Amino acid sequence: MSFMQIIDLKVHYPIRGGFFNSIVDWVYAVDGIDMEFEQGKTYGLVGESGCGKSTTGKAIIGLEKITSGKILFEGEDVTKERKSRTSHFHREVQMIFQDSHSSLNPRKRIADILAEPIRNFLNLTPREERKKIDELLAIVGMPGDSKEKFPHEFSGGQKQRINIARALATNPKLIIADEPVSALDLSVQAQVLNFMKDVQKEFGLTYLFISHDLGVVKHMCDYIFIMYKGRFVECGTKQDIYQNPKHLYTKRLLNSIPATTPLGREKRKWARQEFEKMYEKHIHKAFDENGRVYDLIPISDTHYVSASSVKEVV
Ligand SMILES: Nc1ncnc2c1ncn2[C@@H]1O[C@H](COP(=O)(O)OP(=O)(O)OP(=O)(O)O)[C@@H](O)[C@H]1O
Repeated sequence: MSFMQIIDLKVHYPIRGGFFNSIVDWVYAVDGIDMEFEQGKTYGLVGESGCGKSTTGKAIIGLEKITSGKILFEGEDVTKERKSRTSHFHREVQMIFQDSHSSLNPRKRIADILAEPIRNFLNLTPREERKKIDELLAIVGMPGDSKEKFPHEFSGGQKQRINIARALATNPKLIIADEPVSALDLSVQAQVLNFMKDVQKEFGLTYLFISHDLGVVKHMCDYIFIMYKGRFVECGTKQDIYQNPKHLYTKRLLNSIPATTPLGREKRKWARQEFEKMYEKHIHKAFDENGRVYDLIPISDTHYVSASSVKEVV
């Protein structure tokens, strides 16, 4: 049973220009996506830079204005309510970002950073609040004396743990994690990812894991949305996506995972050849009003993109 649904979400940004600074065009950053979330699962949102992943996360949490669409949480329409920092929705849905450093106020001690969501959402006495802060630090594996320190006294991995502690303070159902480890060293990435999995098990959390890295997503996610130019071109379980990808764009993304072993390099070569064959098979010819021919590739039952834009990224 899903506890949250995203229905036909669109975020279009106006591009202004000209003498009167009027709207000259639109960026269709998110252009009609649907999602459902079940408790305890990890959902991956993958695609290349600029495809609309961060905008999706920020729109869900209320940091971006949405153009149209609905967000339902436990059956209630929270599309308007989600913008209020103190709403029930905000208690239940938290977000962590790639840049662990700038999301922590450098002038505040860790105790004050963690106290903020507690004061916003939980009605605790000062003694209960101190206990809660100690518990949160213990959950994320940070020493108790961390609370007296400032963010700059910690490493990148530790700062991301503190961000996770802050997100956990309100006992949320869903955490949206936007590239949570991409700014960290590889060895630290693995520690933080495994730690996120442990926390998930302990609290029955759901994650929406935003990443451009299909290797990381494979490690973390049960269900994956592949995004291209503001739309989902393919969605499926981890097995569907990694063992039986259907869409050309998914194949191309999988193909771009770095091949570090000779066997990996062979597989990659094979995948590239398969991609070329699929590409030729799926091409559609279209003509414009001047009779010029365009090659188009289907990205869904009703939408096409120009073949040259896909070939560019192969
Ligand atoms: N405030 C804005 N005004 C206009 N265009 C924007 C704005 N914010 C984002 N965009 C555009 O919307 C598109 C989607 O951006 P978004 O940041 O969501 O992509 P992304 O997939 O998260 O990329 P990255 O992985 O590089 O962060 C991009 O073309 C971006 O330039």
